[in-house]
Amino acid sequence: MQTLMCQNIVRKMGDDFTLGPINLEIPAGTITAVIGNNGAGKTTLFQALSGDYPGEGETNIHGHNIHSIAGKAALSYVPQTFPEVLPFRLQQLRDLHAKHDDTWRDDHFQAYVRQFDLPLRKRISQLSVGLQRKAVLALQLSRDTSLLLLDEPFAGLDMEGQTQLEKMLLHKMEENPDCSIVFATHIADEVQRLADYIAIMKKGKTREPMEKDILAQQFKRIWLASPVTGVEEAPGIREVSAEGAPPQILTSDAEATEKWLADQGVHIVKRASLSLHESLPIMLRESERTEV
Ligand SMILES: Nc1ncnc2c1ncn2[C@@H]1O[C@H](COP(=O)(O)OP(=O)(O)OP(=O)(O)O)[C@@H](O)[C@H]1O
Repeated sequence: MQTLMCQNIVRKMGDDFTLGPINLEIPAGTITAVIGNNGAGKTTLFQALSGDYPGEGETNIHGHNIHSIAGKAALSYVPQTFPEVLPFRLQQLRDLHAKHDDTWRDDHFQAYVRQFDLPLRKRISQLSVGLQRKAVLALQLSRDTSLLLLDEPFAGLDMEGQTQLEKMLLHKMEENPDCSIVFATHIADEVQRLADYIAIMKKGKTREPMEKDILAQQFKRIWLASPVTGVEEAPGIREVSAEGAPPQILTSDAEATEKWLADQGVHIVKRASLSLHESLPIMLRESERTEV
């Protein structure tokens, strides 16, 4: 079952940037991290998926169009900025949801308020940037929805807040196994700890999300018994370091590289998977050079 399906989403932003066409499917019960360099279009994508305004293409959540009442009720969206809530107090926003929002879980809200230590009676605009984000997260996470769309939810949170949010998101997934989370981030640790899938954005486009664990298996550092002529041309090679012994290569397609090495009769001394700290920047550099 797919939680989110979008087809042919296109948004033209000024003269210089066009998002899409985006075709994306997010399976139920998964967490997807959207990564991309500054200006790649993550925020624009999230705005489009949230149904900010009617535009080209179609977005459905559990089969409901995002512009329908059922579609909107199925989505929790935490944008990067939220000017519309700033004039209000958290208590006022809670009261509005409690009265008009069928998805509202007040027990969850009270727990989030306690954990994040949120003041209920101050205007949101008078809170620090990190507390403002915590307040909006508390409101949106308290809604029992099918899809959480979170644009850089960890940005500006203190360390304890980051850990708390991670636990809250995982708890939400446990509570509702059909729920899905799509979040934008620049933090490799969060991708490592939370994501099942990774979607890379480049210049307004994204490919089908890739399974994190499969990606992790593809990126390897391999130590060779001796230098190999022409190894730079082997499939998947990203770096060759002949200095020091034994020589090392770095590949983004370990299976193809190892097959090539085997065909050449090259002996592999050792191999190690790359951490996402190492592999994500390579993926982003690559996607800067190649079309996504
Ligand atoms: N209102 C707007 N008018 C014109 N161009 C815009 C507008 N909003 C965004 N853009 C352009 O759209 C592009 C994508 O911006 P976006 O904020 O979606 O990127 P991002 O991947 O979220 O970046 P970051 O990682 O810095 O948050 C940028 O080139 C930006 O200048």
